[in-house]
Amino acid sequence: MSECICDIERPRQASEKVKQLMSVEDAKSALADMARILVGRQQVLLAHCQGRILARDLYAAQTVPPHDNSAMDGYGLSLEDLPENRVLSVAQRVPAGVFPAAHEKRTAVRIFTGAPIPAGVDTVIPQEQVNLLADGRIELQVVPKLGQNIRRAGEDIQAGTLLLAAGTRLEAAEIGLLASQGIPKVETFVPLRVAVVTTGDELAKPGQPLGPGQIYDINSFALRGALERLGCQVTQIGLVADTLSATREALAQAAESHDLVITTGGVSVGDEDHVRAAVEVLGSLHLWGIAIKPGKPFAFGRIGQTPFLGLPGNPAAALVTFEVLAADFVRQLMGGRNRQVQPLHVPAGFSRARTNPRQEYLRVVLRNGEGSLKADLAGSQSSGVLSVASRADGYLIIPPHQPITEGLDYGFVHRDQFYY
Ligand SMILES: Nc1nc2c(c(=O)[nH]1)N[C@H]1C(S)=C(S)[C@@H](COP(=O)(O)OP(=O)(O)OC[C@H]3O[C@@H](n4cnc5c(N)ncnc54)[C@H](O)[C@@H]3O)O[C@H]1N2
Ligand code: MOO
Repeated sequence: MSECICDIERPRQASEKVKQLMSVEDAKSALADMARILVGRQQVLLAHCQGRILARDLYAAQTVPPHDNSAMDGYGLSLEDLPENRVLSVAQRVPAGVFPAAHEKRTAVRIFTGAPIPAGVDTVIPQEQVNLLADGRIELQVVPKLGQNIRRAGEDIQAGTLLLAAGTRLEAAEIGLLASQGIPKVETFVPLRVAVVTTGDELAKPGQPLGPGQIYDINSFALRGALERLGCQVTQIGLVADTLSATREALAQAAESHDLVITTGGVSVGDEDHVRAAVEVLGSLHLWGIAIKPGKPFAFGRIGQTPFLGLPGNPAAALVTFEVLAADFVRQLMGGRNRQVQPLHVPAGFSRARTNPRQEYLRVVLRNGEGSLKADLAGSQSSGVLSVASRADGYLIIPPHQPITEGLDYGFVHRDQFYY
């Protein structure tokens, strides 16, 4: 569980090795080049479409709001008819959900939030700015501004315009937009079936006692959470023994019944690491070894025709590589967009002279410092330490060979950016 510090202790040897590693940007483009939609389409009820990806462009059939309506509970009037003394009689009452009669000149209309504006009314005054007189008339405390508190027809959505584009992930606001159109169902992509295959003789399942030298399987659960957040349907397969035959068998089976196979562990250079060898026998390995810290042994290929992603075993490395490299790829396989997550401008809150030949994704917390946000280290950056990743707000992205100077902006990505 120690941090991968080999390139710090032996810089010359490490940088020779790093030359063979692919840059994070090249790895992202290689994955994007391979990405194809692998799933079918299906109609889903609005009540069940949270997290689904829209399968076709949707144009608005309805104008929203369909009519001018009041933004306040109050009184509607025609401003040019307002007498000097600002006193008006109230001619009609218009609650939401009725069609009002035309407005009578030199009167007011009692009106409520959301109610249609009667023809001839051009201004609404909130009831708090009105005195109710004993004879039932109203007296305006102030002269309102022309047009105030009227929400115009179509100010939200114009019929015929693009409501949502294919590839959009449906969440609260998007589902609300669909509902505004009165649509009961929507065409979405079928969730991607993902097998998460966990290798490692040292791993135990939750609910079982730990044997000597064992630890609990973290990654298949953490990755299940991440994949489900992206809208995938996940099967956990494992725990697979650290042998070539067991690994081959598990991968072959997983690839047959899933759209994507993701492994964790067993992808590095040790005698007990069989994932790469198994993939080479069953299909092809397209890339292995990325200049990313943590997560150097990330691998990508195919098992038969099924895409395969190999994530490192160290839990923080598995999570970082999933988010930075895999999430966009996974989203594209199920019809979503390549979001190409853009870093935000948040200066570092600390300095560090030490550099690294790999691009680092430092787990950081945001702090409000001197009027602007700063990013501080969340704790140990060991790729085995997950508690720090859990506490972190996101990653500070340090390019290869760069020292860190407090106050400089290297780029910060919030963890949520990978999932929307
Ligand atoms: N000689 C070298 N050794 C290592 C290198 C290297 O370049 N040369 N790279 C190191 C780096 S960096 C990483 S990252 C790890 C990745 O190794 P693997 O992907 O093969 O993963 P394992 O060796 O199987 O496990 C590493 C670590 O993670 C724990 N682990 C594995 N699976 C899980 C799980 N599902 N839940 C919780 N923890 C898990 C495992 O017990 C190990 O501690 O390799 C370095 N070694
Ligand atoms: O321990 Mo490693 O740093 O995840 O590539």
